[in-house]
Amino acid sequence: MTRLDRAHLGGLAESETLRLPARHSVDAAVGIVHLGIGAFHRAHQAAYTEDAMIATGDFTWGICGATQRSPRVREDLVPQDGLYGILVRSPQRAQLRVSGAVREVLSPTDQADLLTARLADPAVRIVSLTVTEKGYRRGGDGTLDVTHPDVAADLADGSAPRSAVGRLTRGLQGRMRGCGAPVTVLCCDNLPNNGAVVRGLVHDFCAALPTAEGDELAGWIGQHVTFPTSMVDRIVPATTAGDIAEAQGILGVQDRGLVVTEDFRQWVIEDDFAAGRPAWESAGAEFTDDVEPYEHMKLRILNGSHSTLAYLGALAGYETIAQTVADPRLAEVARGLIREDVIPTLAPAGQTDLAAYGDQIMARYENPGLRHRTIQIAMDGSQKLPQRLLGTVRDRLSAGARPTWATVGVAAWMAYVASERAADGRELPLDDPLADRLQSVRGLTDPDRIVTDLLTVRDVFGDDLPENTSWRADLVAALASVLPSKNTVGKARA
Ligand SMILES: NC(=O)c1ccc[n+]([C@@H]2O[C@H](COP(=O)([O-])OP(=O)(O)OC[C@H]3O[C@@H](n4cnc5c(N)ncnc54)[C@H](O)[C@@H]3O)[C@@H](O)[C@H]2O)c1
Ligand SMILES: O=P(O)(O)OC[C@@H](O)[C@@H](O)[C@H](O)[C@H](O)CO
Repeated sequence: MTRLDRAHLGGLAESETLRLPARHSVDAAVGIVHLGIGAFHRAHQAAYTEDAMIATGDFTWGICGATQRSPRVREDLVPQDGLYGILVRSPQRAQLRVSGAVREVLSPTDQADLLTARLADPAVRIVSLTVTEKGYRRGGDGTLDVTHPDVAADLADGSAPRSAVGRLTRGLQGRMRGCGAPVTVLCCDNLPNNGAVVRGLVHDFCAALPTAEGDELAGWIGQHVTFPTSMVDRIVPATTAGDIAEAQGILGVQDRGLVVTEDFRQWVIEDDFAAGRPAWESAGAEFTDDVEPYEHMKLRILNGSHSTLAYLGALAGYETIAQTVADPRLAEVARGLIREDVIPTLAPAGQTDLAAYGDQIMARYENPGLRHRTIQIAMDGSQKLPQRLLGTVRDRLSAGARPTWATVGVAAWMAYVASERAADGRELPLDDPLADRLQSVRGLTDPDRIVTDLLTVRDVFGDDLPENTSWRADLVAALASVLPSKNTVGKARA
């Protein structure tokens, strides 16, 4: 099968449905290393970066993407000279844009030296990350889990790091010993205060090194590395074979690096860069001194409702979020959560009209072209619940309110964890780093027992929520209403 590559670009013509990369972006010099080159980075930061390079004519911000666990993205993109399509599906139409921003792809499991060299290259001025919530290897208290085998191995031997924080920190160490030039670490994962979180984890790594080595590295990082926080938003479901076939119809060649997304995108970034940055504002990114209100807004309104819909939808047998919000009872849960529980907890985020922002998100979910699978979003719930739903629960309880809808969201996660099958009999996979711990409730149908057991997972619920007896009672009642065996909310398709 003929693949997309530079040789084929010349034979393609731009049209209403096809946009090609600017001549210069495919020759851009590498200025950014990205750890975790998954679908989201390719559809979001890489697109902003290419637009900024084109707008300013500064083609020194090409991207070197590093895979993390599997070499698949390298195998997909290297034969394509780093080119890949971004298939933007709005409710009205689909448009394919071929991106040239990714100039190099490394697979650090077998190219550790090349990644180390890139991270030490003075031309590289930004190291960005999207390694998923669990990829940071945080323990229950939020600090680096230095007992995790990958982290422990990276602390013992820096030559071929295996963990994301190990790769980053050992890379900074190589830079300190080499060019010594300043650099910015930019986290683009869905974590609150993500810049400070990554800075803290890097410092935890340094603190676990032998004292002299760790102190020297931490001191250098303190002076030469910044960790701005950023809020990122663009819905990017996993690409399917059907998507690749559709893009092939437009391109005439196969694109195994294809990503699919919506036309909405947002990026709010703290302007704290140690060694310059692309003019991302020319591509629509917003810079601000205080990203936190935007992060809370996005994580609680979008991600909180997304996870709630994912669990309720999967339990009811819906495959996608678009199908889930087409069920008026489930859409009402998401709307209630946004309006009645989340918005009262939020501080103003610039000029954003929070109610309109929530309505816009509900409209984005309805986009039938996105086909975002409920079980993809349901994955790793133990890592997502605290920032997506439990912050809302805590803030409402502190205000003396009853977080009815957010409690349904938490109950929906519990029902998903406990249920081996959806209402229509389809299997519900439990894909979670705490799966071994969560297994104990698998197959249970008694809401009280499930709540009792899952509330003991302190990494998720802390010490405060399990002690709150009235919230616990509401949670048991909510769980009784969403369990597939007993449900009233999730029974929409029965
Ligand atoms: N997809 C979206 O809609 C979206 C939107 C906003 C933000 N994000 C953020 O981007 C992240 C990645 O999303 P994606 O769509 O690119 O997913 P993806 O599955 O396409 O890519 C995930 C990346 O994370 C790496 N990774 C996974 N587990 C890891 C681990 N344990 N240690 C180190 N690396 C690990 C993978 O190797 C891969 O490079 C999300 O978790 C989220 O924080 C995604
Ligand atoms: O990518 P995850 O697994 O962290 O979360 C799944 C979705 O909720 C998330 O990716 C949203 O699509 C995204 O945050 C929208 O900007």
